[in-house]
Amino acid sequence: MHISVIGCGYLGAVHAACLAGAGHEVVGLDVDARKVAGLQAGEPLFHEPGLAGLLGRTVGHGLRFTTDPGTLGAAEVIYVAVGTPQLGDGQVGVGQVGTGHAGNRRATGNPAPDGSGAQGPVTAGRADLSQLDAALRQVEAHASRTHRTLVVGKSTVPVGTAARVAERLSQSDADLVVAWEPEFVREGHAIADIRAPARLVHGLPDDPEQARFARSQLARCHRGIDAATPRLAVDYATAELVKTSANAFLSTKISFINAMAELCDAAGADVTALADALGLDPRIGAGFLDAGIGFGGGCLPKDLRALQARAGELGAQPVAELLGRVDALNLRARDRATEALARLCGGSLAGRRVAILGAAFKPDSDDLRDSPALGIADRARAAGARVTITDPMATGGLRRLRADLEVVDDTLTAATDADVVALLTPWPHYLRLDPAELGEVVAHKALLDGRNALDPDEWKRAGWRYAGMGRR
Ligand SMILES: NC(=O)C1=CN([C@@H]2O[C@H](COP(=O)(O)OP(=O)(O)OC[C@H]3O[C@@H](n4cnc5c(N)ncnc54)[C@H](O)[C@@H]3O)[C@@H](O)[C@H]2O)C=CC1
Ligand SMILES: O=C(O)[C@H]1O[C@H](OP(=O)(O)OP(=O)(O)OC[C@H]2O[C@@H](n3ccc(=O)[nH]c3=O)[C@H](O)[C@@H]2O)[C@H](O)[C@@H](O)[C@@H]1O
Repeated sequence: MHISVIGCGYLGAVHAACLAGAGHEVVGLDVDARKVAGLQAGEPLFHEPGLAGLLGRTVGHGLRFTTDPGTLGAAEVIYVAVGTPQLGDGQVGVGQVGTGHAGNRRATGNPAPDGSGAQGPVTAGRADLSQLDAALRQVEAHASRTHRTLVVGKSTVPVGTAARVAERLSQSDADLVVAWEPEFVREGHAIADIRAPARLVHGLPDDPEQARFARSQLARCHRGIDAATPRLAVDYATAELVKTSANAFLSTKISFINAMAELCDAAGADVTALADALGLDPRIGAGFLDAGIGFGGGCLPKDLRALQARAGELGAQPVAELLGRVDALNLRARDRATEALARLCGGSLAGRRVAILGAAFKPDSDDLRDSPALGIADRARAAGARVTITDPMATGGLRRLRADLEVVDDTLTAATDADVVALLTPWPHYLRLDPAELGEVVAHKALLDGRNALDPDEWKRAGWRYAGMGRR
């Protein structure tokens, strides 16, 4: 099957490689020529375990990457996996991809930036759909004029977007059918998650004939996936909401356990034991109950804020408030960690040296987007500390993005003369640190275990002052 994937970032590149691995003829399209050259050379510009090997086996054998949108004409299916980051102030949201619908514009009372006089939303937190808009322009210009093409949205979008995309593409002179297939992969596990998903959710058109076409094309795309995988056929809006509510639920679970960690700190209890006990109740489940410095990355925070904004636009204010509390609790974990650092330094971070181990938002990733570790680094610096930071995988990106930070290559250099060491991303490498060896180079043996990942007794026995997050 001939498939194009528009947008070859963390999601699209892995998706394209997995489709090619399953035997399809795949073209990955991106506007970033450096990214395309790296992928075509089998050397992705980001770290995802197994991706380089998979590219080595598939590039030139069914897979290629390009910046040429003219390649879209050959595709039977076009996946759209472009970014949908959080809008900055003063930009537009959902209305960007539409055909003039005023629905969400009424919500804010701000003028539309297209000069149309319509009312447009101008609030941070919404999804920025400008990449999606550009991708749709490419589809409109280059999709086949001789055969019908299925356009499948993979990007995470505010509810209502898919219907607008379908309405817009129905006005094209190409024969285009739209489906939305939200993606649930985790960075660091992307290949396994794509090959063996827990479920496939297909947002299909209302028109039965178009829906049949979409289902049969999607079934062909997924020929490598276990036939027993649950496949849920729903309408566009439900599919969009399954994705954003899944991420919101995971975020809520993390913020809940971090709220309990704060209570544990106040009451002298231990949140790790509490989470173990909660997790044994099958109705609760053990996943996503690791308390610490909270969630970050390119998805959970921005998806939570986009859903909050959308709930507000749709008039569901209590829902927006709930999601806002989850976000606030998440950011509060960063504040609490910074306060813990200050306590370990005797009450103030002014003039203190802080060594941060881990910059990526989680292990097995070099993704720095909305990283809690960087949030804490910035808070500590604002409180007067001198911060040195290291990470096994993310130092290259960190130096490029944050020239203001003191970035070093290894743990011992970071920790030399430190008044306090903070473990903020639980890379396996850090979990094996020797407290005695680290104790030789620091100025003071004080440790913040921001992910509750170390054995407190081992560190205390080696003479360290240990603080976790909600942990005795
Ligand atoms: N990162 C992940 O693991 C997951 C991401 N998602 C969603 O997938 C979408 C993509 O996420 P990421 O891959 O993390 O973003 P990303 O920012 O890493 O990748 C987006 C890519 O799209 C490219 N692009 C932008 N406009 C384009 C255009 N007009 N034509 C061709 N390429 C274009 C960019 O250059 C970039 O390489 C987002 O909506 C995200 O929420 C969903 C599940 C998992
Ligand atoms: O939409 C997305 O892009 C993806 O977002 C998350 O995946 P990901 O961002 O790769 O990372 P997670 O493993 O979910 O971790 C997110 C953040 O939560 C933190 N976390 C996770 C679990 C936990 O118990 N506690 C906790 O603080 C992690 O350290 C990390 O900062 C979801 O897990 C995926 O299902 C989803 O597809």
